[in-house]
Amino acid sequence: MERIIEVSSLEKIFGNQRALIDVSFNIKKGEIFGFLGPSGSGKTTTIKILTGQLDATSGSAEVFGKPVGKLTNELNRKIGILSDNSGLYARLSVEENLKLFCELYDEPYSRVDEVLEMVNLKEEKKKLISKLSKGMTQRILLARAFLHKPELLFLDEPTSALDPVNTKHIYKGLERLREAGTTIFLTTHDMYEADVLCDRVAFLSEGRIQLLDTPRALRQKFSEPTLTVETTDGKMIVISKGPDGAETMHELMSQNRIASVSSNEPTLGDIFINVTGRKLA
Ligand SMILES: Nc1ncnc2c1ncn2[C@@H]1O[C@H](COP(=O)(O)OP(=O)(O)OP(=O)(O)O)[C@@H](O)[C@H]1O
Repeated sequence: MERIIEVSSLEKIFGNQRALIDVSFNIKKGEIFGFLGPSGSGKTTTIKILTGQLDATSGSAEVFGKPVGKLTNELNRKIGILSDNSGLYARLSVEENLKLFCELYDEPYSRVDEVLEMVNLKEEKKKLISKLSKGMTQRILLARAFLHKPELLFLDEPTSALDPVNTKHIYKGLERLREAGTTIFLTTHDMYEADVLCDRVAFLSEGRIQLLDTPRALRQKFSEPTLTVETTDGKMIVISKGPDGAETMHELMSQNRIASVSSNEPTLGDIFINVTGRKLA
């Protein structure tokens, strides 16, 4: 499958601090790739290098098969970026701001309503940017990032300022972009978000990738070889998945004593702490 991003032995040093150390990964067309790590682990630095805003100290980073920094205008147009530096005109309305971007990217004005629907902000179309809440501004920035239907979208913590309802809207919007074949590079602290959205995730800690795989493979790899059974009299029994456990299960079932069974599968958050010894947030 076509590789959209290819990163090899990337290193970034700021003064005497190594922000990225030997970072390597690739992202295939149509993937949602999650870059997960606590504050200061190097997520934004990676996005900045991949979008040509920052030079790497060493290593290589290619986007659409070309070294970053050497992308043609045509390739740059295929990229959308959501980051925390706003660039919206505060004294213009939501609609006026997005229309300016339609003009810049040669998209019809009808695209404004389409993207506002995706971020659940159609009602706010006439509001001035200066009157929007932080979460609304975040959603407008997201709408702007995919207004020109980019093939590759960089999202730096897209839901960090959002409530659960609007977070869900964004997830739906991102699913639609995935269905349309958009490749998405997403950074987050939120393990649930990574689990529901991402095809593969990389765990970043102190500038290094510690693990990289599908959420499912990671959960399986770190899952306990046990089940927990709650009995009808309220006891919790931990049972091995082997032949001994089968015997215990058979006994409990024949006595009709099982109230519930749960697999002791870790969350991505548990795995992250296990591997890095650090919490995410
Ligand atoms: N321009 C800079 N000059 C010096 N150090 C920097 C610069 N930008 C980032 N750093 C340092 O590099 C490390 C990685 O920072 P980065 O912003 O990539 O982390 P992050 O994972 O995106 O964190 P957050 O989740 O808080 O945004 C941090 O220790 C940070 O202090």
